[in-house]
Amino acid sequence: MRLTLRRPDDWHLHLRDGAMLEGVAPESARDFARALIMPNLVPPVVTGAQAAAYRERILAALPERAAFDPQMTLYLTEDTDPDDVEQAFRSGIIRAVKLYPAGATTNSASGVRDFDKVIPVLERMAEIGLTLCVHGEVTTHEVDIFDREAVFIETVLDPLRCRLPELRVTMEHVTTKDGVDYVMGGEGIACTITTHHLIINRNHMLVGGIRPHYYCLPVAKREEHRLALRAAAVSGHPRVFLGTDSAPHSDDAKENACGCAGVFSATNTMPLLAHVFEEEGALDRLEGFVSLNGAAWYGVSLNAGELVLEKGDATVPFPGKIDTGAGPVTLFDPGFEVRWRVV
Ligand SMILES: NC(=O)N[C@@H](CC(=O)O)C(=O)O
Ligand SMILES: [Zn+2]
Ligand SMILES: [Zn+2]
Repeated sequence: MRLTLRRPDDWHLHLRDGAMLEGVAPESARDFARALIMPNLVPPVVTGAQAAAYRERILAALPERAAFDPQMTLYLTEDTDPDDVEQAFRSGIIRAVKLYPAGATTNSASGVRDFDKVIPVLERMAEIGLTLCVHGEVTTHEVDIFDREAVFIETVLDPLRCRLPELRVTMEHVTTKDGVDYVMGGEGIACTITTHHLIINRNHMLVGGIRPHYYCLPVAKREEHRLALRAAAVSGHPRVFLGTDSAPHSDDAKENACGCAGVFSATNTMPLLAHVFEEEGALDRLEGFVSLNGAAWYGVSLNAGELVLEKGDATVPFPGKIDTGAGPVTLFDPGFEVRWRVV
């Protein structure tokens, strides 16, 4: 069986920097035409000039003749200057601004503690039509980690959107039924869904031993949530699309008494999505999810090239890890045999 799609986009990707960037950038460039590049480097990408310089480092890390167009983001801090943001947007350097609640996830220490402090930037963004991408989890100690997304929607996101109804928001890597319901029932808001959250629930991570390579944030939830994400992904809803959140960490940082959050899925995402959409009887909706909906939301043209997926009789072998100058990185293991491959 063959499936021909417009070349897809990954609307949420971590490429890191230095030796890790060199190791992982070709993995995304192989299948994807564009990706929205997350700014949570250490130190983070906070100014337009830094985003432009980071983009050059990404381009330099790509294989020759790779056609891959990194869409840059800025990391929102309490000191972000609205004029710098506007200029970066108007000059085409950035596609979005990313909000990390301080302490919510990997490299989020410079994120936002007091939301009132970023209102002037958000007002400017609403005015000029620049999208805010959100890591949607509260960081309050009292709130259980499995509830942090739902509580964020109720106590932070919804009030913020009532205050700034014109602000375009992308809820990144939604992991709950609450998240997809909120997005699909609203206006002016979109969401990305990762590959791994369509495949694993919290049991995969915790039953029979703790599996650090399934640990990511927001953490995988109950099965009912995974099913709601699947239903949303295959629904054809125009404001629901792929953001892999492929987030490489070296194995020694993952297999650690305090392991880092992040799943690396750039290499095998497209075959896995074909598998999932086939299981859901929705192969005809895959192109919308990976190639059309995100481009429409961000107002960019559709990619010109094609990606061909083929399903054979034999199991397709994927590497267990990829080697990078920053150490080996374990590839997401879906836990089932895959027969789809990119031709
Ligand atoms: N998703 C993750 O678990 N980790 C991401 C950060 C993020 O997207 O929250 C990372 O940068 O490693
Ligand atoms: Zn995140
Ligand atoms: Zn991420």
